[in-house]
Amino acid sequence: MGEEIAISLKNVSKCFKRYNRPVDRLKEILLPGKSRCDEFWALRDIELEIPRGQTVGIVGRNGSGKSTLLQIIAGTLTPTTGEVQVNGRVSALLELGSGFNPEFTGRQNVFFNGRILGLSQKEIEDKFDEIASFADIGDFIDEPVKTYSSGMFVRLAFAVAINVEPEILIVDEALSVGDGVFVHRCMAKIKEFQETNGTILFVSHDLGSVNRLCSNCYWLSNGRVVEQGSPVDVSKTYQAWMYDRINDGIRKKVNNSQDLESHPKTIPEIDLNSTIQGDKKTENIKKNSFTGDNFLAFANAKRFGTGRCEILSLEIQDIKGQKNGFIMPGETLILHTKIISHDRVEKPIFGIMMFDRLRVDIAGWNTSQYKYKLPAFEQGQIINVSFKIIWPHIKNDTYSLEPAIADGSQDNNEMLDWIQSPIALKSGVTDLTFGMIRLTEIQVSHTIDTAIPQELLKLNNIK
Ligand SMILES: Nc1ncnc2c1ncn2[C@@H]1O[C@H](COP(=O)(O)OP(=O)(O)OP(=O)(O)O)[C@@H](O)[C@H]1O
Repeated sequence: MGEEIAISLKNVSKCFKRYNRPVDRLKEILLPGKSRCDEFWALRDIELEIPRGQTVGIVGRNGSGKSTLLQIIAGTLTPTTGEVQVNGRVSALLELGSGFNPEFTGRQNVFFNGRILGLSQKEIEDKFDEIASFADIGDFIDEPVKTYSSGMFVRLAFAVAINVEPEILIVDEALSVGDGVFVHRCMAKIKEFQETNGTILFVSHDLGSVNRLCSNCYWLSNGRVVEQGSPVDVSKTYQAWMYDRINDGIRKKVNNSQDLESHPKTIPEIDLNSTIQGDKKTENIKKNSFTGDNFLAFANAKRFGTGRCEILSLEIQDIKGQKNGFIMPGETLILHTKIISHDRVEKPIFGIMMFDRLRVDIAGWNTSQYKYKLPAFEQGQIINVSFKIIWPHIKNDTYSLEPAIADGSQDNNEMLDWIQSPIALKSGVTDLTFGMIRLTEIQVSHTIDTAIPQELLKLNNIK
């Protein structure tokens, strides 16, 4: 394996034995020869190569095999088949508690873990204060860890993991139990680690964090890698897939009461050239899952939903009605959308999500959220929905706007059509902006104390 490759997995699979009753396990030991278990393949044929210095995200639903994969890389599980090579000291923040002995105190566990990770007693002693101060759990450091809350546990576990000079850091979902302040401190540490060319494997259900942190991303489903690539691309496909799963559930429910296929598939004649921005002249024509026909517009864009409605256009106009792809903070923006309904839609909700270039969601707004009740759509109708917004004082960059139409309530809805990144908007800048947004309404004041308390004077040696 080349020096620059930190982790390499070739054809790795993991099979767990599952026993229906605990006694079956015992019988199998006592009476060898007959298998009394079911085999369950948690991982299948995993090929993975991570160059040193990369931060790689792993996404996937519960039970898709993420933790099994991380444990194999961390060396706490052995694969059933395949080859694993890890080049560098691994420090893993896996699921809560792993690696800690519950009967030991926090202090004892720091030493215990440090030794396991290859540090000498002296090295751990030198680092102990830093670890304890990062964990910030006060006197609990000398209590058995079985008395810790999950938050305290993860504080100590992360403090150890990041301070033992790892070359490869594995972070599982565990961080999510930390409080906001702690998670921010962890993220700052992770960034520092990235700057020192550390390699990170990061598992999270939060696609925004994966996009922000990672340079590459793997999506696991049923123990297999189903997609690998830039986090932005993988998260788009993953999001579409998740909605498809939700919609599948809805379809099944609907199918119990009526047959979707029997719905009429009339698509009225419309003039697509007047306002439509979607490119319909494409070789790569996609089918609408509801009508089975070609999408009328945006055929090139990734989209998902049941297809009972289709978004035909999204047009950005300035206050003078001019089409515009550039906007200055504070300017008024009108977003016109045209939707065609292929079916009756009882409770339509239309909304737009705004993402930055890393596909971190910046803002989202929809009709239901702002108490705007759209009437039920009838089959064959063309519906125009417009939002008029004031563009925020946000750092100058390019933002994508993604329109979506759903049927139902805010919490429980069927996604009918969501188009990913059909339109990008360049935002200019009016003044200095630190961070993501610039505050517009701000008042500054100050006073000067003339009488300074004696204690303060003494403390600061002021005569
Ligand atoms: N020791 C085990 N014995 C039997 N089955 C196991 C064992 N460990 C994990 N599994 C099974 O393997 C599959 C993958 O589990 P894993 O914990 O890796 O998934 P995951 O993607 O990390 O899930 P989550 O997001 O819920 O943490 C699951 O179906 C799980 O039930």
